[in-house]
Amino acid sequence: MDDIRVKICGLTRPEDMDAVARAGARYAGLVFFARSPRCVSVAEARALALAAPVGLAKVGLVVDPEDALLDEILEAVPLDMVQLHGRESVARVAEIRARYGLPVMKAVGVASEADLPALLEYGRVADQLLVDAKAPKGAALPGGNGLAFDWRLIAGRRWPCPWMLAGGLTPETVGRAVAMTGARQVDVSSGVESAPGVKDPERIAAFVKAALAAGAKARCRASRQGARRGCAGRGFGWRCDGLRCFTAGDAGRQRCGFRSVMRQSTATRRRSRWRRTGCG
Ligand SMILES: O=C(O)c1ccccc1N[C@@H]1O[C@H](COP(=O)(O)O)[C@@H](O)[C@H]1O
Repeated sequence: MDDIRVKICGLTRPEDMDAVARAGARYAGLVFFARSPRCVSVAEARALALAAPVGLAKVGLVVDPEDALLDEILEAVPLDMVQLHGRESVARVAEIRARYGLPVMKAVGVASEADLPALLEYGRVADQLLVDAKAPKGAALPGGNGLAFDWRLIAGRRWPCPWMLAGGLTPETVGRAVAMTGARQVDVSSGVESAPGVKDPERIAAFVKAALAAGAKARCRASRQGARRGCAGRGFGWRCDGLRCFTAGDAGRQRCGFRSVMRQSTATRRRSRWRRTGCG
């Protein structure tokens, strides 16, 4: 199981990119949506993307984009992923993915059980899902509203592709959100700002630190469960070879197979190793 991956969305200034890289986030989001206080022009986005260090994936957030807008953005800005945050249909998601050859993350708003089937449908065509709070009726923005949803709705659920948890996360709440949902990736925008559209480097650092700590705790808990079983194990959405744990979404679309069952003596040795590391 890898470290938890953090996406900080809505960067507007070069110092934001520095703060995100310094904190150890894995994704930096650039918003191309005129109504957003975090909107950047194509030229600004290009400068920001070129300043990103290797290993920090640049994600372009668009809302119901026409091809012309995507053409303009992708010709100028070296993005690693496109985030679709509007009402794009399943077919449109597949079309954009095929046309541009970039990984596509589809945001799906969740407010109740009724919203969950869409995650399965989009999960069959997208490279990643962004499980976000559904924007209230009449909201100016389809996301980035600082609103959380009831995390119990998705506790223990898994979809056909890797996914990211979003919606109203903050440095103070991300640990609980990870523990409750089992998310291995988290995304935040307004929760790390000092004012709408103004990122706060200290909150960014605090958010990444809290997310990584929660991820490490979850990893230890899962590994201990596997070791306690005395053999390699597998549950809904996870498997453990007694040493490391994997969720179904890890390593891109790779599906983890069930490894051979360990002999009891090996399991016992590994159990004591977990105790020695004192994790959890
Ligand atoms: O951030 C925005 O301005 C935005 C605009 C339009 C669509 C989505 C937007 N943001 C995305 O929403 C999630 C959740 O935001 P928040 O943490 O609740 O403020 C954010 O991570 C962005 O991916």
